[in-house]
Amino acid sequence: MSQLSQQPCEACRKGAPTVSEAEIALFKPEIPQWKIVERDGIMQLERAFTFPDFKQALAFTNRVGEIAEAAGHHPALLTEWGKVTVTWWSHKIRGLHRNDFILAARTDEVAN
Ligand SMILES: C[C@H](O)[C@H](O)[C@H]1CNC2=NC(N)=NC(=O)C2=N1
Repeated sequence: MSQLSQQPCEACRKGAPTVSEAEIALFKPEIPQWKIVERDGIMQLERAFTFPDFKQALAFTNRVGEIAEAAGHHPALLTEWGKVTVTWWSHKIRGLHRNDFILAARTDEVAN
């Protein structure tokens, strides 16, 4: 399979299936620093990134915003001094879609 981050995001539509266990087993090794959490019954991908200060945390936040806008798929972002917590899930299907794994991989690429 070509690198996860290079995979195309598909338009996430209501009723689309959440990722299967087999897909999770395929995708998750490409984003090893991310954890799968469940909140209010919704499976989510989450990773905390650390930075030397708030300015660099905010710059990263904006880079993630750019990739989200480009994909039409958006994370939850908690930006603090020296830390940004990024959480991906698909609101329409109240769970994890292939897009969320793709965008987590793209998030790693902009965390220089
Ligand atoms: C209308 C708009 O394209 C949709 O609401 C998009 C926006 N970004 C989104 N982002 C995420 N994470 N899940 C969605 O279901 C979603 N839907």
